[in-house]
Amino acid sequence: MTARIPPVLRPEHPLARPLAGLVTEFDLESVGSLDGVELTGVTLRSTEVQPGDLYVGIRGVNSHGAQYAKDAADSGAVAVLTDAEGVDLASDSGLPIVVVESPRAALGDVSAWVYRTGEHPPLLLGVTGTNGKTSVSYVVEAILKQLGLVTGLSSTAERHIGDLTVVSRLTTPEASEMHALLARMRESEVRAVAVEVSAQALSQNRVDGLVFDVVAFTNLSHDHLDDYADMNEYFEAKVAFFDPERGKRGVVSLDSPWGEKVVERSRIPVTTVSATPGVVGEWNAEILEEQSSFTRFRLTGPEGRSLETTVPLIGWHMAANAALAIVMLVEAGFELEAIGHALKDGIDAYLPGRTELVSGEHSPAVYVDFGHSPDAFLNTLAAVRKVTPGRVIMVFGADGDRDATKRHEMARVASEGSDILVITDHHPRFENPESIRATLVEGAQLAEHQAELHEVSPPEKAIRAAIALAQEGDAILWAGPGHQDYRDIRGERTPYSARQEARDALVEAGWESNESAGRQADPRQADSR
Ligand SMILES: CC(=O)N[C@H]1[C@@H](OP(=O)(O)OP(=O)(O)OC[C@H]2O[C@@H](n3ccc(=O)[nH]c3=O)[C@H](O)[C@@H]2O)O[C@H](CO)[C@@H](O)[C@@H]1O[C@H](C)C(=O)N[C@@H](C)C(=O)N[C@H](CCC(=O)O)C(=O)O
Ligand SMILES: Nc1ncnc2c1ncn2[C@@H]1O[C@H](COP(=O)(O)OP(=O)(O)OP(=O)(O)O)[C@@H](O)[C@H]1O
Repeated sequence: MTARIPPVLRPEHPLARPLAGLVTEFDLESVGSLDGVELTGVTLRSTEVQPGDLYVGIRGVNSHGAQYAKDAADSGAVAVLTDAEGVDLASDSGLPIVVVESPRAALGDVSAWVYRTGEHPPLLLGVTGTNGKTSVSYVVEAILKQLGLVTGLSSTAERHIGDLTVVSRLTTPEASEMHALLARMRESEVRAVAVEVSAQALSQNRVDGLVFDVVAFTNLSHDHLDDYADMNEYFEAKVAFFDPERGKRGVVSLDSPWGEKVVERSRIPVTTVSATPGVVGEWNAEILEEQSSFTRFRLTGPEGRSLETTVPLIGWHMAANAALAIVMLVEAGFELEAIGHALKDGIDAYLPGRTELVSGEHSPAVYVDFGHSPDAFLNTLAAVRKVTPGRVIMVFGADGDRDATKRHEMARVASEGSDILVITDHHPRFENPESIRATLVEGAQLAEHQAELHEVSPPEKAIRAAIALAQEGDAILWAGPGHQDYRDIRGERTPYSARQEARDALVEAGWESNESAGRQADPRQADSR
């Protein structure tokens, strides 16, 4: 069985706009008659065309999208937008063709025009950085809800439109999908939207056609060096977010050394926030209490204004994420006092698969996490250690066909921070899982502190091995799968939930009953229609 690819959310009642209007508005060249052609949507995937769509043919890594224009026409596309190279390729579609220099660069503005998302946009809050984007965007959304607004969210894990939840594909959707999502949100009277913005999104024009009210930066550390030549190139992709074309005001975390560089390079006004002792920002977060189900912190800003609240997650980094989220809302115009009042009983956020505790009261604690970089491991292991009286057992595997240069460091950090390390598989994709594990074992052996090392494949056996080794008071951190509901094995998305697997394993080992494991099940299920 293959897991379903989640849908793209579009407006349910799209308004038609004339193709001729688009051509005039953007002063574009075209081939073929534009008369009477009405557009109701935009897509760059022929497989997802809906009647009335403008099909955008871009040159991709594998092929030129224009070669699928005929398929798009057969599915109801009414026009094609492509580059000079695509004109010939798309000619067999029989559709009018609009020609631009770079269809990818045009996609944001064109989609904004078709979906009219520039007219009365919601409050837009965007966050980028290596780690913490999903967490910050969920916390922003949670606080906005606690302030009484109808909200939207676009994150790696899920997209939310008010109370509707669907699982995500990419972290940041393609621009056509982003504008369709915003148009759908408008139908639901969404007033404020939190958006997670990946480096790839900034490099690939996915947030074009949007000007965020507030943009934020969490941190930068080793990741994605398969897409970027080095850390500087990766940084350049991220810092492009701090530009007047993309955002009005910025909030920068100083928790990684890259934060100062963002401040130096920003072309918009920014404020800073720090949760690192000894690093002083305009806003500073101080951890007051760390428990297995929450972290309490105080945030102090200019003129000594402060608020104290809790975030229902472990670790200083989650307090740092929550502090950043609060400062984003202050920069968006909300009064700190009003936020403090709304958060007097704590931030009411549920983050699927982010150090999510999936065990009950009487078993070893089992956390399922989405961390897949050395820095994420470092922080999450430290957080688990702080709230664990016994031993820390770590289970993880590395992504196949993704940045292989981080594998040694991930395993080294994992060994340094745990007492028992179970190396297993994650998404092998087209790589040999055995050789990924061998690299991880090598990395673990480079650690100064050598955890007791086990290599167990596949992951369902690994989590059971970890649970068999665990005693009361111990904690297991299963890093990597997070919220995901599949494993990618040779390009096939096999249905798989690490959270469910861990709950089942706890029941089988006698630590939990079916009833108690059921109580721990995902409190808010995503609809993956
Ligand atoms: C490496 C990369 O970024 N690839 C993206 C790219 O694919 P591509 O260039 O290979 O496309 P292609 O296969 O050559 O096809 C060219 C065009 O023809 C279209 N096509 C192709 C075949 C067909 O039958 N019909 C059709 O219309 C394709 O939709 C595309 O528009 O264009 C596609 C369409 O827009 C994207 O979906 C795809 O993202 C892939 C799925 C991906 O995995 N991207 C990752 C790297 C990514 O973006 N990750 C970030 C960050 C995650 C994080 O922070 O950890 C994210 O934001 O998710
Ligand atoms: N501020 C932070 N600093 C360091 N590590 C963090 C921070 N916030 C979260 N993490 C770690 O990174 C993991 C992923 O968190 P989150 O999903 O919020 O980040 P992300 O930026 O969205 O990641 P991705 O881009 O892979 O989706 C967490 O589970 C935790 O291990």
